[in-house]
Amino acid sequence: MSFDASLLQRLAEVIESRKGGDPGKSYVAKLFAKGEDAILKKIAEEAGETVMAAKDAQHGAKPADEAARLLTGEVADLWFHSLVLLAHHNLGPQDVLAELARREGLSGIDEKASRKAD
Ligand SMILES: N=c1c2ncn([C@@H]3O[C@H](COP(=O)(O)OP(=O)(O)OP(=O)(O)O)[C@@H](O)[C@H]3O)c2ncn1[C@@H]1O[C@H](COP(=O)(O)O)[C@@H](O)[C@H]1O
Repeated sequence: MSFDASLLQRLAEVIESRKGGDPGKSYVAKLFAKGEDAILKKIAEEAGETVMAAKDAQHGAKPADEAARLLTGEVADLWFHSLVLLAHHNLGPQDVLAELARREGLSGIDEKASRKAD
């Protein structure tokens, strides 16, 4: 299945444009106005909700398609709030994608072993 990676860039641009915006009109502007601790609180909350949604899926607490939809929604919340955090630090999805590209093909087992050899 293909997906539109440029959506992440477009979303990052919208998030960036909300800096200094009206907190009454924009959720992102409201988060920026509240400050970094509010952004971090949302990330912790969404990470916790992601774990709970995955546990529900694992235990068959809900029909499989419903559990998959809920888990997808929680991860979307987590990605979205992570983009807000990156923007707060003047970073964006291109920075994370560059780091993932740097790691592409490098086994996690080999990477860990190379750190132990230092
Ligand atoms: N992708 C999102 C997105 N995902 C989640 N959310 C919001 O994130 C909030 C947090 O979700 P919760 O489930 O914790 O709900 P909540 O209890 O209402 O949250 P809080 O009271 O804690 O703020 C909700 O208000 C969601 O609407 C988002 N808000 C905005 N976007 C994107 O950001 C763009 C800019 O949004 P605005 O700045 O609001 O114009 C939008 O066009 C969208 O593309």
